[in-house]
Amino acid sequence: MIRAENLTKRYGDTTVVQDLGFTVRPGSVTGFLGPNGAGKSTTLRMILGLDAPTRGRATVDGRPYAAHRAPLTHVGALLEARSVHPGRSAHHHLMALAHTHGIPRARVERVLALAGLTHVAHKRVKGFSLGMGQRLGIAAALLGDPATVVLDEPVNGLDPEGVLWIRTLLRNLAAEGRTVLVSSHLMSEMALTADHLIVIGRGRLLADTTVDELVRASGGASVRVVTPEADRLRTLLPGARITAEAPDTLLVTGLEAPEIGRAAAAHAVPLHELTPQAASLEQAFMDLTRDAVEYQGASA
Ligand SMILES: Nc1ncnc2c1ncn2[C@@H]1O[C@H](COP(=O)(O)OP(=O)(O)OP(=O)(O)O)[C@@H](O)[C@H]1O
Repeated sequence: MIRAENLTKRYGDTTVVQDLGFTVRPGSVTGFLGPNGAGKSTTLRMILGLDAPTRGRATVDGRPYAAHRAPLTHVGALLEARSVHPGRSAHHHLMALAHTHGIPRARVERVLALAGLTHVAHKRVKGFSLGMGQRLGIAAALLGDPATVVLDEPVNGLDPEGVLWIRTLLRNLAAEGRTVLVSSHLMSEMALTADHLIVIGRGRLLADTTVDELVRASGGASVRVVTPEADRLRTLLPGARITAEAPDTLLVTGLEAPEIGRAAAAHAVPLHELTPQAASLEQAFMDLTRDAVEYQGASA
């Protein structure tokens, strides 16, 4: 479990992280979301003992990261800046890490396989693509078989197959009972990966919630309906919020697609399209962080 209490970081006169308080629990994937510059990386660095908080504290399983005797076996981390000697192979890099942290050699083969790097394990890292480098970073994070995994923007630079791989991996890690905290500035990606969301903007906590709750709080998901009898369909959906995108196209909020479909079928209203709108979640995120983003733009 990761806990932040009144976590605050100042650089000179600028407060980058302010009084953050949250708990990241085991057994689920927690998405750490915020627009660029919100303070995500700074917060993760404080959790990992790489930056000292100005005030407050961050603990992993009740202790600051640095107080763990063998941190790599407690917490695995992938940060944006990677430092792998380019002349080394993936195998060599992981072996060196395992050796200096008292981790059994068998784990090296295991994490290479897990990251899909077995076939390139003996190639020099300098020939690696961005995606392969990212996979190596994740292999290193998992080397100590840690109960807590912290990943900063792990899907950055990955192709669709890599993105899918990360998504599945994170879910599996959580299903094994681990604590998984993953940062992103992409709501759409987090919606597919995370169960829980911690959203920050300008260093402050904006939401500590689930994906479902966030959608509900923002007025609910909407459904796009195309029908040649739009006016008649409107009268069949009492209680829903309906806006017209075009004479034959309605955006319905407050009802699920099956309910709309049933109402239309019961009154023989033909439907040409009935599509739940994933974009509403993106909208919820933008509504939540709008002030934070505007501030960033203005200050820039
Ligand atoms: N060492 C530092 N000295 C001064 N300011 C810093 C330092 N590190 C970060 N900042 C500032 O703190 C703010 C938050 O940065 P941080 O990297 O934590 O944000 P982020 O949410 O991870 O952003 P991104 O999504 O762009 O990576 C930024 O305005 C950044 O310029």
